[in-house]
Amino acid sequence: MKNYDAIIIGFGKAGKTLAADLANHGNKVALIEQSKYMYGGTCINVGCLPTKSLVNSSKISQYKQFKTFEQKSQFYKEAIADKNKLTANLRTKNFDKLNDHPNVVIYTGKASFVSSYEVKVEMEQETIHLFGTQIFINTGSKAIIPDIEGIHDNKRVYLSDSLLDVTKLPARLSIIGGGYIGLEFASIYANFGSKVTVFQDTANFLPREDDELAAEVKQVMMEQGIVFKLGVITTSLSDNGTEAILHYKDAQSGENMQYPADAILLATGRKPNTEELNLAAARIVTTPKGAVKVDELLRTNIPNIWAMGDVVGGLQFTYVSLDDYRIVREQLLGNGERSTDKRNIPYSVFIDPAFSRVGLSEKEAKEQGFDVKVAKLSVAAIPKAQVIQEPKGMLKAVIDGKTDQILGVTLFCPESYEMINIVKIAMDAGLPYTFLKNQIFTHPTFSEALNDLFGAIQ
Ligand SMILES: Cc1cc2nc3c(=O)[nH]c(=O)nc-3n(C[C@H](O)[C@H](O)[C@H](O)COP(=O)(O)OP(=O)(O)OC[C@H]3O[C@@H](n4cnc5c(N)ncnc54)[C@H](O)[C@@H]3O)c2cc1C
Ligand SMILES: NC(=O)c1ccc[n+]([C@@H]2O[C@H](COP(=O)([O-])OP(=O)(O)OC[C@H]3O[C@@H](n4cnc5c(N)ncnc54)[C@H](O)[C@@H]3O)[C@@H](O)[C@H]2O)c1
Repeated sequence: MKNYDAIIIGFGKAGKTLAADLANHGNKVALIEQSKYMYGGTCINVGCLPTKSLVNSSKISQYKQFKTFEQKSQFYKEAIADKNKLTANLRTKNFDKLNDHPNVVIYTGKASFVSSYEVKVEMEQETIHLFGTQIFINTGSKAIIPDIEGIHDNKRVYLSDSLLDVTKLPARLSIIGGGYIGLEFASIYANFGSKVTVFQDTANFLPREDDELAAEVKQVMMEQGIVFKLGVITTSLSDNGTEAILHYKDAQSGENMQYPADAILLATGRKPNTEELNLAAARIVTTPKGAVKVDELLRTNIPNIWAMGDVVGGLQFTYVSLDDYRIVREQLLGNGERSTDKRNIPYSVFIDPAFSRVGLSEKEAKEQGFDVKVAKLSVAAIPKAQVIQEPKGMLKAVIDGKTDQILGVTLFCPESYEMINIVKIAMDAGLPYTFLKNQIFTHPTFSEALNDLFGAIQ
């Protein structure tokens, strides 16, 4: 059996960053990744970066104003090739960076626990056992497959990763699930030229978001040509040889209907990747949803084992996984003061325009008893929006009426994914909203709209 100071299971954001750091500090590190197509993890291979490459290409496709579906389809095919080139480069870079490190050994195989210090790795040619003084779980998450008749073995049904490999643009794409993945793919494929329909189980659109902003997003996406079927239950999926058929029922009226498509994307959420880890062998406790249970320092119930990233069942973002690495790193190599307590986590959904939020919505702030002041700004009022001819969307800020602190901001406008980080920093620094209201920003930019948004607070 081979001995290591640290075994890291999963080549995700936290795992690879920790592997390099521990190795740089003289530790012998084993990094285990189950697939040679996943070096670097979800983000660079099948998540954030490939999808954002397609967000960019689909926008270019729009600008090109192709006349025929064949032209759109050809452009899409090239975009998929560009995306594949990008991910292949990133994968190689990620692999080489750690593989070239004298203190790191990468094992390509499926890991599972034998005990709290021993891990089995099932590789292509052999199965080996590793001993680790410390073990870190970073196995990410995987798509939830809903229990719908006909969902398995249907060649026109895809998950987000398998759809990213399809080189033929589907003329009609149906998406089950109107969350982050559902909406990003809807926007991407609509911009490429597919006829997109989203089937969402809840009657509310974006139920976790501010009602006004959710309505604005829906309106803009509908103007993009996307059809929404809300409050519907998908009862079964079938394939008549030339197309897929989605059979669904209106939850309220009970009326049964069917809808044809060339491809169906399942985007109904993701769950922690723990099923194959044999956590019981190490006596690691999980949550009722199957996540590895951790405390605010990301420690499991077993003293030498930590877990980071999607596998702990929190918010599923690459930058959360990165911050999880920082928390663990601080315990091992720093002063141990960093924790998951009071993390203020912003997010962006890369639809067109992007939707970004940090902090509380108006409804949440009121529910928490704040005496709120609210300001809104139409994107059409922003000079830069007129310059680039993209005047759709809305900005909204929620302020604590007693202290002038920013409680939350939602931005639905181009470049909101950059602006939201400015607001997050102001919030973390405890700055009053007047700081952004009176801040000098360059012109013409979307950031300067923060002057006007906060200036509208009465
Ligand atoms: C389509 C899509 C788009 C997304 N877009 C964004 C975005 O724009 N911005 C953002 O911040 N987040 C985005 N996310 C979420 C983000 O990708 C994840 O939150 C993040 O990648 C999780 O990283 P992680 O460190 O937890 O693990 P991962 O990067 O998921 O890595 C886990 C690794 O563990 C491996 N593994 C699993 N089980 C085993 C085992 N038993 N043995 C060995 N290896 C194993 C897996 O193969 C995988 O490579 C997106 C996700 C998806 C699916
Ligand atoms: N830009 C980003 O940061 C980004 C982009 C994509 C994904 N992600 C991450 O990936 C995670 C997973 O994304 P996701 O969209 O799969 O999950 P999600 O939880 O965001 O959305 C799933 C949606 O599917 C709906 N749903 C569930 N079962 C259904 C059914 N049977 N029929 C119809 N609708 C159903 C849910 O009501 C929900 O709206 C996100 O939570 C996010 O953290 C992030």
